[in-house]
Amino acid sequence: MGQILEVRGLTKRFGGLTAVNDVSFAVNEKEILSVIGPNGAGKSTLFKLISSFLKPTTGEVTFRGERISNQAPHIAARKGVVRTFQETTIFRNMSVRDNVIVAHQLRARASLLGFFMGSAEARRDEARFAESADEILAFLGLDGIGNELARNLPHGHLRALGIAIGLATNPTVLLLDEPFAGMNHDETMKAVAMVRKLRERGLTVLLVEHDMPAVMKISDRIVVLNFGEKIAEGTPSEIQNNQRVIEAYLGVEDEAIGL
Ligand SMILES: Nc1ncnc2c1ncn2[C@@H]1O[C@H](COP(=O)(O)OP(=O)(O)OP(=O)(O)O)[C@@H](O)[C@H]1O
Repeated sequence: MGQILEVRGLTKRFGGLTAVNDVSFAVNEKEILSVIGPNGAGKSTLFKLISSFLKPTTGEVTFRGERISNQAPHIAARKGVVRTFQETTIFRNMSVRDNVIVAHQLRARASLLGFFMGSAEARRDEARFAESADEILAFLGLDGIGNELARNLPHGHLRALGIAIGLATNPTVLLLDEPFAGMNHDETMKAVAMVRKLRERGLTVLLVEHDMPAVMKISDRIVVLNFGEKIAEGTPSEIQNNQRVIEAYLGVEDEAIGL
């Protein structure tokens, strides 16, 4: 398994505050890598840097050896590095299926205007997109709810729809921002299985997550941030036994590392 993504000496300052401080690590192809750390450790900022939603103060991110940092976010997305947001844009009055069809527009040849005006090319695109949307929904086990309005979905299904929308852009690396947040045990187990399937589909998955049992279950490797710095990197069992990690989490009861 070769390296697909590399984070090199990444630093982000907001005025006097250093949110991410000289962080480096590599992600291997088809790996599931989690970024963890106490509140305010810099995880979201790191994700925004990797997906180019923020420009680094110093350092760089490369995808297959090409720099994707310091460029517009759609450049990273077009290359295949796609972040699903906690608050991914979901059209609440549209069906699940239509949401996934519209999400394909990011890689559409016809313009969005053409899509709504019904140009010939847009109609061809629409047929392809509908087919792809159905495939994605079936893959994620969501085909039974394709016709539901997004606004009627329970929390777990809304999250899953966020992942379906991410898949519609045909990513190579998918960044999931707290995919298990607010889920009960059953929903989390379903979502864990879903993330594993993403890897079987050939994707590389990076996730930021607070749910430690889920992180330990799902990750090939874990990167730990504390006060913006990388304090550890390793397999789940290495991380659970790492003294610096244990100390960083001491006294943070609701984020217990699960020892
Ligand atoms: N746009 C910004 N402007 C100023 N400070 C910011 C900005 N974004 C983040 N920060 C600060 O950077 C630090 C890291 O924040 P970040 O959100 O990356 O941490 P986090 O690990 O994701 O936290 P949480 O687990 O609570 O979501 C925090 O001190 C935060 O207040």
